Amino acid sequence: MDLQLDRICHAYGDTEVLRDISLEIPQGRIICLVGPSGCGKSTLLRMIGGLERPSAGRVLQVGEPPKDSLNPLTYVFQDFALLPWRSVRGNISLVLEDHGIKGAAADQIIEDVLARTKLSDFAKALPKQLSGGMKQRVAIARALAVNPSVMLMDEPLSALDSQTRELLMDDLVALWTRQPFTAVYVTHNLAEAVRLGHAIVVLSRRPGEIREVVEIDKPLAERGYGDRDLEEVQKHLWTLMRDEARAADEELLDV
Ligand SMILES: Nc1ncnc2c1ncn2[C@@H]1O[C@H](COP(=O)(O)OP(=O)(O)OP(=O)(O)O)[C@@H](O)[C@H]1O
Repeated sequence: MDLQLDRICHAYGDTEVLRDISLEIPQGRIICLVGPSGCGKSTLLRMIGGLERPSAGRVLQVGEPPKDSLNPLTYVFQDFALLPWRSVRGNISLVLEDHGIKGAAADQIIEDVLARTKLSDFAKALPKQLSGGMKQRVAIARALAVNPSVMLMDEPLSALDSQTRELLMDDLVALWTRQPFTAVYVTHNLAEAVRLGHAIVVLSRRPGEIREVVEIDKPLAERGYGDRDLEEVQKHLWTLMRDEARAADEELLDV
């Protein structure tokens, strides 16, 4: 299933947040959203996920979600959102229980997503026993368990230290390479965007408008830490964003 954003505009009261956003989100691609603080990235993600309705414009689903998809649009949050009293397995089984999937059918899905996220040995652990990076892997496993058409990822790595972020980026690339998934990935971190994005959508400061969509052809598996080509793209992104980021920053200080 592809998604199409068709001229989305949004305002909260008198505050115009998003202006005329049209975008294609093709199946099997990771689309990163970057832009200055407060430009409307998370708002746009909520519109895509159907949690909020835009003031104008539409989010179109083109084609069918996978037949066994329990939740076509599934979020992965920055703060992991795990239940502390449930084990890794229990956190994943919860979303299946919500859909009445139990027993052998649930076990099969859980084993699969634990293996895909390299968590098989940690099924019985409680969240408090896990590092931040491991917790986020559990959250990703839980999202994969519902076989989403599109994962909506709101700064999923930003609560993690830089080394853990690197490791998780490698994990996400390996996960995508084995079995491509579709994601809209909001981040402040341009290094993350160039490492994971097939396309990077640069928004202006509020009201967020698309300034440029930067496509990166290099396969994800060939992108590494310190890659020269990616550094060039990152520089270009920063050039696009620098003045707007400064203006947005100063605007926030005035509030
Ligand atoms: N429910 C709401 N009611 C009123 N204003 C809101 C609401 N949600 C967001 N806003 C405002 O809309 C603007 C965009 O917010 P949003 O969180 O989407 O931006 P963002 O680009 O994700 O920001 P950041 O990069 O800082 O996370 C901000 O000015 C915010 O204060």
